[in-house]
Amino acid sequence: MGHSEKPLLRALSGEAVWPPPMWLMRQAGRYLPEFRALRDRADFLTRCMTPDMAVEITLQPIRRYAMDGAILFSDILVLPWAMGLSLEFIEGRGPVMSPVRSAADVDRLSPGRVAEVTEPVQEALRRLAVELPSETTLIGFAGAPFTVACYMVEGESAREFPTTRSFMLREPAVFDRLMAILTEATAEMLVRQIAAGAEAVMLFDSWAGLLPPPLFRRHVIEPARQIAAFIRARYPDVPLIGFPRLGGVMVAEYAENTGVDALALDGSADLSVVRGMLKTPVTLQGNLDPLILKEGGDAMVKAARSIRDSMRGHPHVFNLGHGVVPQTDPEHVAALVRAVRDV
Ligand SMILES: Cc1c2[nH]c(c1CCC(=O)O)Cc1[nH]c(c(CCC(=O)O)c1C)Cc1[nH]c(c(CCC(=O)O)c1C)Cc1[nH]c(c(C)c1CCC(=O)O)C2
Repeated sequence: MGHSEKPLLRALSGEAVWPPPMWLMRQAGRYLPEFRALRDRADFLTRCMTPDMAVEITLQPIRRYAMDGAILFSDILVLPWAMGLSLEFIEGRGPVMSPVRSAADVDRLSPGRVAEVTEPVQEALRRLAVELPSETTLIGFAGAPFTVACYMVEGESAREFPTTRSFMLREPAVFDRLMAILTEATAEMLVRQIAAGAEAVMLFDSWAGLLPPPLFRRHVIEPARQIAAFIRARYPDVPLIGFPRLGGVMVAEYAENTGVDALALDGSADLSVVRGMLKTPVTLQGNLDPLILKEGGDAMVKAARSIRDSMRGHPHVFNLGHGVVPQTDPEHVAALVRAVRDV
């Protein structure tokens, strides 16, 4: 299939495709028995940095469900790790990093090493570009600077990231410097992923919703605008999906002012309402609640169809509002795929 005929790429370039193309955040993950089997063989970072494993894990949900998009198996924290921060994924606790909390800590980062250290990621993309079915779109991604900074300053997962937000308010110059380093490194990393074969890229700003409007503009919209411009200057035809999670009414400003091609929405957003708020049309991606998928059944089919049907005639990519939860029955995902594709 030619590049421009892939359903997901058509939808991301603004076409209303029916039924909508679909893929799921965290579609490769612990809910799949074939993923858990590989998981016992190596730690998380090893799986990300070994092309054979990253390719295999990326392909697992494609084989099972023929999703329209294959998102590279990796993690948003590979970038700060590649800059020299220690990173460990601890069962039950999530990622743990050596925290960045001073100008000296920021100066110690090595953005110059990222290209070389992440070479296995590019290798995995090059292999996937060859191995994927011709109708499947290969998706690269990165964490947005604010969300990555949250993990770097906090040093671990948190619900409210209190240390990060205090640091941002108390040491704005140091925080800005960290954000500038991350913005540049993220843009360059996404361009490398595209050069290696990614046909669309997504920017995950999972914690965007923590910021009040002036800081949302400064630390969410502005970096995304710079990253989008950097990519567009080099690859004008590669779509960028922005995900300012829990951004509330600010998502309209995000869509208008960043230049992203598609806006991914979390489960709290009503797609029709957001569509009505937008002056420049962008493709909307989302947004079934992952817990509705976990429970499955008729209620899930109804909720998925309601989202799908509300976007009929408009550019839409069906997805969840956040990642598949590990307790999800793989059969529920199969039922979701049928619900979205049966017309
Ligand atoms: C905040 C964030 C992270 N990582 C990511 C985000 C943004 C999206 C979101 O908000 O969820 C993004 C991410 N993480 C992963 C992918 C791969 C592609 C995919 O299938 O979506 C993607 C796109 C794999 C992963 N990243 C992680 C796993 C689980 C590790 C394992 O089970 O071995 C996977 C499959 C680990 C991870 N990585 C991260 C956390 C907080 C955790 C621990 C929590 C958890 O386990 O779900 C950071």
